[in-house]
Amino acid sequence: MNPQQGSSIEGQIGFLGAGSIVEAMLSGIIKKGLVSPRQILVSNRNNQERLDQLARSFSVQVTQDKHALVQSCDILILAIKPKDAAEALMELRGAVRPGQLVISVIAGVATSLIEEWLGVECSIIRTMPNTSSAIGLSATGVACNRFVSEAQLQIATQLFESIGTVYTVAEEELDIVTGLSGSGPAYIYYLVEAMVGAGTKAGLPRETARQLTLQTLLGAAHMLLDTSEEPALLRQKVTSPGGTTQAGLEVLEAYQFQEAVSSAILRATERSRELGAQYR
Ligand SMILES: NC(=O)C1=CN([C@@H]2O[C@H](COP(=O)(O)OP(=O)(O)OC[C@H]3O[C@@H](n4cnc5c(N)ncnc54)[C@H](O)[C@@H]3O)[C@@H](O)[C@H]2O)C=CC1
Ligand SMILES: O=C(O)[C@@H]1CCC=N1
Repeated sequence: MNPQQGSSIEGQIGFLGAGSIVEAMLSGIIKKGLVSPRQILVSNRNNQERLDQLARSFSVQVTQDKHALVQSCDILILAIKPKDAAEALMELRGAVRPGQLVISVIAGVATSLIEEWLGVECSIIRTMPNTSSAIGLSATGVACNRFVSEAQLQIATQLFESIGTVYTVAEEELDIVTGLSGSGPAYIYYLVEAMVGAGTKAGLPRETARQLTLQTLLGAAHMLLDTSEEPALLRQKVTSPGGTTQAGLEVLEAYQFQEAVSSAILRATERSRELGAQYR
């Protein structure tokens, strides 16, 4: 394994799980050329058709043999649902070697629990990317257990930097990262659905409403990033006294928009904690 910044990552990477987040990650990692498809082996519960589809799309290796996957890889990425984690990892009890690096993207499940299920003291980095990994724009939180070396953290950082930005946080904070940026794309898509729907209902052709909404979203994101101005200030600049924006914002306020968004993120954070406790 080569931890040098900017260089490619050496060694084999095994993905346990072949769902939507793995597809997003594969697409980002391979596009960036950080890892060659030949270095990647993917497994799932028992869906060969899905594995064949990933092999065709990304030229990665696939296998139904989970023990072979664990044996052959230097980095094992756990990408199964929280409800499947106990059974899947206990099946692999004793298979993980102490020198291997385990990276988990499983929501809510603590590194201490993963260690307990795998039955070995090993380096585990718990992470929370999001599906924008597919286009290199994930916001990923990472937290390490006590065995992770500086070099291993560097490798994981390099891996996730190839699909977006990376923030190292305390493990307890990962549930918040999950509620905020792990689930976050879905909140934005929900907003977009509502905006396009409203534009269409008001009389615009659907495609025009869609294009206007997406460009507005893109422009607002760039304004926030490029000007570094506070969102409240940028909002004020749009809002002419007695104008259209004020009228629109008053309706959002009447529906307690900010409270709704805040409660959603706090509930998702709580759900992440519940998932960790529920399936232990
Ligand atoms: N979808 C998302 O936006 C994100 C998901 N995550 C986390 O990633 C994990 C996977 O999520 P998705 O990809 O959305 O789920 P998914 O349902 O699309 O995929 C789950 C995969 O796990 C496999 N699996 C189940 N049991 C298995 C076993 N015993 N051995 C091997 N593979 C097994 C399934 O066959 C499937 O390929 C979850 O823990 C989720 O919390 C993390 C960040 C974002
Ligand atoms: O909904 C979920 O549980 C996963 C974790 C963050 C995004 N998707």
